[in-house]
Amino acid sequence: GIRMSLIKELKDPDQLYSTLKNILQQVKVISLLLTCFKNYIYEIKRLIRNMYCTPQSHQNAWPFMEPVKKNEAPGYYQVIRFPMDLKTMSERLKSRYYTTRKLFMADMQRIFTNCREYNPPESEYYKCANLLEKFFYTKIKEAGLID
Ligand SMILES: COc1cccc2onc(N)c12
Repeated sequence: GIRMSLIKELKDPDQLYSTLKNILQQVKVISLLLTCFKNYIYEIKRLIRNMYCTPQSHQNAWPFMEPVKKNEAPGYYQVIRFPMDLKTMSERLKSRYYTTRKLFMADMQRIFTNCREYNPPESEYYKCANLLEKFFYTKIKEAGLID
């Protein structure tokens, strides 16, 4: 029926691979754009702060592109049991680890839930996670990979 035609069951491993590769690449682009925008806003705020010469706070980072570094997040690896990031996902994709869409979605979802677990709701990272998650599910639906 309509539902089955909506959910394109991707039987062919290569088709799944290229679909997932495409989605992961687009999520990475949005993640970078989000961070560029965040950095842009950060620079504007920094310039304003410097006008009032208050010291700037912490270094900005690409929140989801690479594993969280210990020095960026005190106690992160005590709190977060299963860290995940987009670079690790690219390595897993390349090694053909993602043989089903569920494996892929579980890792991507982990990035967002880890971020929301560790960071306060009003933090930049938390907000980025929500934005990126919305974008991700839009892409998954467009690809007919919905559950
Ligand atoms: C650079 O990313 C971070 C830096 C510091 C804390 C973090 O929580 N979740 C993150 N992605 C994160």
